[in-house]
Amino acid sequence: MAFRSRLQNKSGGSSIEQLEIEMCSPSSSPPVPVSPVCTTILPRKLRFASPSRDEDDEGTSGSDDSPFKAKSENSNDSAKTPTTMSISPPYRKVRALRLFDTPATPKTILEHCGPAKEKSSAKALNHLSLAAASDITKRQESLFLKATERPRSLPLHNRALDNVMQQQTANVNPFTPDSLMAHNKKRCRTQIGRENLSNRSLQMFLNSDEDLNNDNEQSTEMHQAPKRLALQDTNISRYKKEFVELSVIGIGEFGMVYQCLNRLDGCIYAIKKSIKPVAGSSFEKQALNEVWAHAVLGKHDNVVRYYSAWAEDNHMLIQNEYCNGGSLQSLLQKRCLVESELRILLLHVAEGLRYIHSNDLVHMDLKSGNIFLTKVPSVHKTVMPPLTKECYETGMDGIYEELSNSEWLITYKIGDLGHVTSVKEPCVEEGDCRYLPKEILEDDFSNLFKADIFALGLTLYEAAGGGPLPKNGQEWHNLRDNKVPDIPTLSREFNDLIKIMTHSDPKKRPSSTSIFNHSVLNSLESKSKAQLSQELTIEKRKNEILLRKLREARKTIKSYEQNAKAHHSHFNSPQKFSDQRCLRSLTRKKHNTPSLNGKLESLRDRNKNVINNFKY
Ligand SMILES: Nc1ncnc2c1ncn2[C@@H]1O[C@H](COP(=O)(O)OP(=O)(O)OP(=O)(O)O)[C@@H](O)[C@H]1O
Ligand SMILES: [Mg+2]
Repeated sequence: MAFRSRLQNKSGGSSIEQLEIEMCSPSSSPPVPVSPVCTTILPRKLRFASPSRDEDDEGTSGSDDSPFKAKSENSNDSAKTPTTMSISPPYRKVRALRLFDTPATPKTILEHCGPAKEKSSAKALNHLSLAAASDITKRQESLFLKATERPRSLPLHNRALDNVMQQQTANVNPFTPDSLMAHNKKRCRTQIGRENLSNRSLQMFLNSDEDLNNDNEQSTEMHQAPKRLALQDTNISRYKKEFVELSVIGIGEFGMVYQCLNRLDGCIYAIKKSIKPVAGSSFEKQALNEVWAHAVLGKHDNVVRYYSAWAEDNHMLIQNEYCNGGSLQSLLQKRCLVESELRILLLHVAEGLRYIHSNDLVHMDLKSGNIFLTKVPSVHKTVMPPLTKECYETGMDGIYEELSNSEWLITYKIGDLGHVTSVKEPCVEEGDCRYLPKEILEDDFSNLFKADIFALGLTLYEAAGGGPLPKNGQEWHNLRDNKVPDIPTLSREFNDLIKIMTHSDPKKRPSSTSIFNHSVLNSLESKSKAQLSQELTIEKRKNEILLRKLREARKTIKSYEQNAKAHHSHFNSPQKFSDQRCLRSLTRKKHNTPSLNGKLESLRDRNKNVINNFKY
């Protein structure tokens, strides 16, 4: 759509069809009175789309190469035979099309996108049918190849026709449920062929699919995925335009991660930029893989959320949710987790894994470096008044601090989806060997779900204090041969859970669903979310009441103290002694003074109790 919108911007909002008509008219045609829109476009057409200009650009004059000729042929592709078409090899057009910013290019593109094609392509897009768009591309491609003397295969980054149809081309994400279903159906179809259509129920299943009703060759082609859209084809400078870079928050094997502020929405994001240019390299597929996985999986609380991705200078950039707590690995460098924290970690990561696995996908690189934390202040913290001088004077700053610290809600999220693969068609890129089970290193991919469970087991072991994990050696083998040492600070049941999760036999390991039945998680899991949030609300209310009481008590103490001071100064004033009324009141006050002190004492005691209540 980039080219289209460029035209629309220049035209100040006129319709694309109008522009096409203007731009596609032969340069020799007399200038006609046109709207200001057309006048801005016509000079481009007259200057750059003339055959002479093409000649200059290409360094050849071959009339067969005339873009006008090609245009007239292509615009009537359904009516005319290809005999009058250019017989030049495709590379000329490839070059012409790749010069996206040269004035000749728009014309060339428009030639291939005549009104008829535009209409049909738009229709395809309106119906959100990638397959249809791909079909159009294919038909154009075959037409183009017919017109050439020697058809050549176009390399991935020099695909003139794909560029021509760039507006209508998009990658097919292999991880979406639709793609997985299509894959299944394809398999079913093949099986039916082999089984000689004997399975009636399967036939009925296929017949129920309207797309597969039409059993002709065309429909088969329609379902073939288009070629992968290369990163180079989507280079858009965007990082500097849309974001303010705040800091570098991490460096991994594959990418540098920056904390960035979006200029428009004012929110902070983590933008991961590939360290090396990936377009056209062997890492391109891996980079795209991460985007595909994020796009499908970024909608769960325990998976890092994905916002967008694009290519710039042949680098891949992925805009993700910024996790303000950093990675679990960086937390573990400071301290290990206690059992109550480990339970939360297990609960969250297992939830994330259950979600990933429910999509028939596996992470394949689960580790502390790829688990991120978000710390969100609960509602309470916002209600808490800021610490005043008084708080420090009265020694209550500690309590406030404690309360505010306990108000952070931590969520663990699975990130770095660069190794995600489908269990149905696994393409395993081995992750970090410290967390991989033996069977994966032996190329046994029959139980990929359980490889993630193994990695989670070792992550828990590391987080509990068993780390750093070995990369090789006897210790490495022990962790994979059912000899995981007990962590002394953990309960028996937690140690047992780690052992079963890291069992050498993948079948013995729990699944991301059955793990919730384990007693370690059972107590947490047996309570519904509603129940837990209700309990949380009750506890928050209790805290609120106690806080209010604490504040009231402080106020009362203060007012008594002020009264006491006033009385004291009154008592010491020599003037008052001369006054009879004063003497009378003094006698009364003298009587009251001990009881006032007593009251102050008892208030202090009560205050202490409130403070103790807070602590426990
Ligand atoms: N969403 C995020 N929020 C906060 N920090 C992040 C985020 N994503 C990544 N980081 C930081 O950047 C580091 C590297 O990120 P990431 O793991 O995605 O890169 P990588 O190159 O794929 O790493 P590797 O392949 O070595 O695991 C992380 O360890 C973390 O410190
Ligand atoms: Mg990582």
